[in-house]
Amino acid sequence: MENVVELTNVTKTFKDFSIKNMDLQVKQGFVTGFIGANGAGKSTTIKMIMNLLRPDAGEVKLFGLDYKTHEKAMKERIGFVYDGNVFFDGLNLKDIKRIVAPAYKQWDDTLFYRYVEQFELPLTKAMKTFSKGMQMKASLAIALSHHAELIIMDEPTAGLDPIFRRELLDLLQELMMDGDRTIFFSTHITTDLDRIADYIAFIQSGELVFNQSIHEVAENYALVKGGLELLDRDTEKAFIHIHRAPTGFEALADNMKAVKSIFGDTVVIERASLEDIMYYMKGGVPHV
Ligand SMILES: Nc1ncnc2c1ncn2[C@@H]1O[C@H](COP(=O)(O)OP(=O)(O)OP(=O)(O)O)[C@@H](O)[C@H]1O
Repeated sequence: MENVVELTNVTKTFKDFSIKNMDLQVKQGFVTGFIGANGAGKSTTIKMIMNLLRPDAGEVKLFGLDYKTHEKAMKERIGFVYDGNVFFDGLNLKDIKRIVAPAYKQWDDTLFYRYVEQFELPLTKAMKTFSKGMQMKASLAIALSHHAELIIMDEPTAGLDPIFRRELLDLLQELMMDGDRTIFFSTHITTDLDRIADYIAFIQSGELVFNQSIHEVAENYALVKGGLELLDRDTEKAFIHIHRAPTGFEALADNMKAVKSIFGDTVVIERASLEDIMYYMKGGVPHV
């Protein structure tokens, strides 16, 4: 299976934060959701994938190509959607289109106007007056109008109302019908991922905890509840995090089979949701 994005040993250090030796692969033809708490390093990673930020060390490759020698060809193949008003003050969508379109060999005016109509976007209104949702739609219309093979989105659903969020997810699903396309997007809203993601990449404190198919996550991760008497130095090793209360423990495990063989039916085992996983790992990546 081909990887469209390949980060190898990528390191980036800021004063109080660093991405450490990150290896990340994004598979072609699938939707990968990139999750992690506030400040985990999602935007920093995406900026490095987009060459908006240079890693201190390591390698970033897209479509097997390197930004040093193929930046223009690579950017042609990416549709990038980001949060916030990135459009120049006073310009309307028509002006923006006129500026952006010539940059792409595969720009498709018909497609652009179709999305403008579908998203009900005004063409001649200053974009600084657009609501957050409208700005996101405008950014998306532009990103989708040059037949990008790889769509990268930083928090596309943040701040959107539930109706447009759903419409956006439906649209992304529609885009995936076209076999080879790849979508990589960061989000806090883990329920978005149940609907469309094939893979989940989870980052915590600058480290990639896992990058697994949504089925693997569902099969492997479990919430386990039981009496405190079941915990000892050996059995505790089955868990990533344990929360103890006077009435018993609740713990997160990443190997449901192992838990079943250790504890049998003395504990209650439930599938862990992505939110459970993020919650229990919030203290950092445990190294057990
Ligand atoms: N240019 C910078 N200089 C210094 N620190 C930075 C810079 N950019 C990001 N950081 C720090 O890196 C950490 C990770 O930030 P990043 O924006 O990548 O997180 P995130 O996972 O996208 O968070 P959120 O979900 O809140 O958007 C934060 O602690 C942030 O303050």
